[in-house]
Amino acid sequence: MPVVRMLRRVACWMLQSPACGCRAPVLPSRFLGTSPRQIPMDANFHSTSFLEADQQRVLITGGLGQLGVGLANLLRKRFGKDNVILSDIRKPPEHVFLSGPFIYSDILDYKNLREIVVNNRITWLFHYSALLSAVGEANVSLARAVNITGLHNVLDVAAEHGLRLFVPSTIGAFGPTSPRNPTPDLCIQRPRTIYGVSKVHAELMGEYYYYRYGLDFRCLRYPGIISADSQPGGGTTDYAVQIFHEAVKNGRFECNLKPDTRLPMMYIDDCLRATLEVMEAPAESLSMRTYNINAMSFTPAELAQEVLKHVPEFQVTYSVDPVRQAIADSWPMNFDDSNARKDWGWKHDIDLPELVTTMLNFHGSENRVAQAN
Ligand SMILES: NC(=O)c1ccc[n+]([C@@H]2O[C@H](COP(=O)([O-])OP(=O)(O)OC[C@H]3O[C@@H](n4cnc5c(N)ncnc54)[C@H](O)[C@@H]3O)[C@@H](O)[C@H]2O)c1
Ligand SMILES: C[C@@H](O)[C@H](N)C(=O)O
Repeated sequence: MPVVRMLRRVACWMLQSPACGCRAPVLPSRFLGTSPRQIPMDANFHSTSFLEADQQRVLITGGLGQLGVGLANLLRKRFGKDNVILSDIRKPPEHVFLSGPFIYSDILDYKNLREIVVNNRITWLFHYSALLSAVGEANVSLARAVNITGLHNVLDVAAEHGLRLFVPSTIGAFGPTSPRNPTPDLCIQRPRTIYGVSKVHAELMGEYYYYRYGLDFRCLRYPGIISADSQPGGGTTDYAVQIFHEAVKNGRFECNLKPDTRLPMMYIDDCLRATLEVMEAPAESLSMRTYNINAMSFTPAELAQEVLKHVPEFQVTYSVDPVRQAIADSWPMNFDDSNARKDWGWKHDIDLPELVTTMLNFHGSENRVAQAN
């Protein structure tokens, strides 16, 4: 086919595709390269059998942070302990090391990543490595490397070996010019943190690889995640985890955001369940490849008020961190996750009252709860 005619046809296909809709790659496969680094794609990719489909072999990058160990626990229940490999560049604590396979993996080392995927016959990859919003601002060049170069490595390995790839995005992928209350899936995204910029980049690159190479890329924009048995890694929403530790330990908490700063939040169990659900959703149910998910929205004052119901002597003071406050003021206040609910049946379980009782109970505050009742 003459080149001009071929290009015209390609352009037509691209224009036909809805901006958000992505039920099938836009380009017919004969126009596509096999993979971005021109390494032949894993021969099994197109023939992954249904027998294998239920027996996934999973790799989690950046797995020793706030979310990775919980995700490994959930996936090991689903796929078996030995089929889920946690990886990170840090040394795992003993209980994590003993709980299932752990491997060193620096996502900046492309060859090492490829070796792990090949040697372990990985089929699904959950890419959790990142520098979060506040630590990212404190170390922009490292955040740029980990969040952007690392993502490129992961995308290439996933495309080459026919993996299903999950990359989390965040409320931080929006900025001050986005509609903030509520924030829909598709709107202006001009974040002003390196974290946010890298996450918009991840969303766009993942979707590009989906269209261009047929990569099965799936992405959820998480709200601030609240967990009881793991510490946050240096984000803007960290206060909503720390407040529970401090309420139980000291009966008081110094909050680094203003009392009326409203942000979307979610309990970790809901977040991890959503992650597994979107990964297991039939491809034809996904009208998009990047979805908002949400559970609740609250301010520090509202959260403190709810804690106070259980810990009557609890005191909160405010000492605002200007960096975190500026970030929070540019982020969504409420998140519109109606597409996730419509397309693949997303539904959160935990609202603010259950969140607070769950967190306080975990931190051994049964005494205080009993006193308050
Ligand atoms: N926790 C939240 O509230 C939240 C909200 C939205 C999105 N997310 C996203 O979910 C993912 C997991 O978040 P988290 O809270 O567990 O993050 P975290 O900061 O707690 O953990 C990130 C992990 O990445 C690892 N890491 C850093 N550099 C690495 C490298 N070069 N190679 C391999 N690993 C490296 C770190 O050692 C760390 O264990 C991130 O992508 C984050 O952006 C988290
Ligand atoms: C919201 C999320 O991406 C992370 N907890 C942060 O605050 O940076």
